[in-house]
Amino acid sequence: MKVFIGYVSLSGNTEKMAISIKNRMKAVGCEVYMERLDTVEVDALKDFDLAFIGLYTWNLEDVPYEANEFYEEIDQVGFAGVKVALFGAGDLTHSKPCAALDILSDKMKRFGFDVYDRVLKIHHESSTYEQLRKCEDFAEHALIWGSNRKKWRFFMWDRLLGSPKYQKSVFLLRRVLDDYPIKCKGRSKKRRTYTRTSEIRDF
Ligand SMILES: Cc1cc2nc3c(=O)[nH]c(=O)nc-3n(C[C@H](O)[C@H](O)[C@H](O)COP(=O)(O)O)c2cc1C
Repeated sequence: MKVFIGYVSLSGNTEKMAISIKNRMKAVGCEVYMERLDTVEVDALKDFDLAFIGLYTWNLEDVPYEANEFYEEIDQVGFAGVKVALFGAGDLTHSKPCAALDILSDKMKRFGFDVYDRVLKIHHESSTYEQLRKCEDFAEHALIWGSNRKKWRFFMWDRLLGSPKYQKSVFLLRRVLDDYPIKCKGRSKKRRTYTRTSEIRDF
């Protein structure tokens, strides 16, 4: 399963959420690519089985300025079936908490993206155990949704990957079964080439 995580964060809360999601996705054997959203072209999301997009909110009416270009690029057709899950930090006491996520979600849905109906909004600080657990839980459920995997199958892989004895073979077997290429192929020259996060090779 090839997962992309794109995010923007000013004071680091959304970034911590992104890292927590990344760690969880890697722990269950996904191939994970993480980038700041200001360097990402929307079209690149088509190369992934599931994309997590994270935004902070500083303005009720707008997405963060670093995500402007990404947001503006959502103006083409052909995103049908591209699966996206949204998360971000904000002020949950606000009249419209984490409004940027709702704005992005609306536009993505209009242009055919398949947006996970659960959006993860965390109140400011995202480094407590409980908050990080929420991120991991969200990531797991989004993955089950995105991969159309049965829950029991997901947990079976998870248990096996948790066992040092089987970790490497289960990881490789899953790659073969899922038939995912090790490297990102067929990208145009114009686009960035995504490198795998280094930890993924740590076997
Ligand atoms: C000037 C300012 C304006 C903000 N406006 C909003 C807002 O409109 N809605 C909201 O939910 N949170 C708002 N917040 C709270 C931030 O979204 C929150 O601090 C969040 O954790 C920032 O995420 P980051 O650490 O990833 O940058 C605002 C914070 C500041 C400092």
